[in-house]
Amino acid sequence: MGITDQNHQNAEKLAAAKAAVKLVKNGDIVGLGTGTTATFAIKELGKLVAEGLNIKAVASSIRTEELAKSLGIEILDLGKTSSVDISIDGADEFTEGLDLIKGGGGALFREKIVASLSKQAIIVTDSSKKVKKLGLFTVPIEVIPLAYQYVFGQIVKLNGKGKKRIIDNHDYITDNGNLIIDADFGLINDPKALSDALNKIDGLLAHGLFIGLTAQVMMSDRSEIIIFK
Ligand SMILES: O=C[C@H](O)[C@H](O)[C@H](O)COP(=O)(O)O
Repeated sequence: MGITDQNHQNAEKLAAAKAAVKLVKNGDIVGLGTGTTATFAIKELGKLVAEGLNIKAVASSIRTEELAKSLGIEILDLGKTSSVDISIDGADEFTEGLDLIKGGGGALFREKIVASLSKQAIIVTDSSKKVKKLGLFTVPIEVIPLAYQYVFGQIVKLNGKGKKRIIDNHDYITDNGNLIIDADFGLINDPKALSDALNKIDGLLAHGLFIGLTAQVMMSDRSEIIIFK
C-alpha cells in the first residue's frame, strides 16, 4: 500500500472512530478495542475525558489499557465487570450480515469477552474491511500451548490450513500467554457453522469469528459514514 492509500485509509479510520465516539454518554462503561482503528477511537475518547466526559472503561489488551491510562481514562478490571454500556473496536473483515473476523492484532479473546458483555458492540472500520464472504483474511485462533498439536490437527480436520503466528522469528504470545494459529478455511460459506465447530475443540481458547455479537458496523467510505445494523 502506498503512502497516499495509507493516509486515505487512516482518514477513514479516524472518521469512523469519531462517529462511534459520539454515541458514548456521560457515565458509560466503555469497552475499548485493540488495533489501529480502535486506537483512533481511544484517542478521541481521551480528548473528551480531558474536557470533562465522565466514563470508565475496560480494555481488550494490555496495550489498549496502557494507552487509555496514559490519556487519563479510568480502567476497570475486566474480570470484575458484569456489563459494558458500549464497546468500540475494529475488525479485519465484516459482512453486511454483521459477521466478523477479528484478531489480526492478537487480542481476539479479550475482545470477544468485551463484545459479549456489551449492550451495544460497535465496530469501526475503513472501507477496505467490507467483504461479501469472510475468509480472505485468515481466522486467528488462540490456543493453549499444551493443546497446540491437538488443536492444529482438529483445524486440519475442518479443512483448514493452519500456520502458527510467528513475529520476528519468535512464536507470537498473546496477553493471556497463549499461541495463535492463523487458519485459512478459504471463503467461508457458513461462518456460524464454522464458529460452532471451532467452539467444540478442547484447548482452543477463542477464535476470531465474531457471530451475532455486533450491534452495528460504522464504516467510513470517503466522506460518508455508512452504518450496517
Ligand atoms: O486483535 C486485533 C483486533 O481484532 C483488531 O480490531 C483488528 O485486527 C483490526 O485492526 P485494525 O483496526 O488495526 O485494522
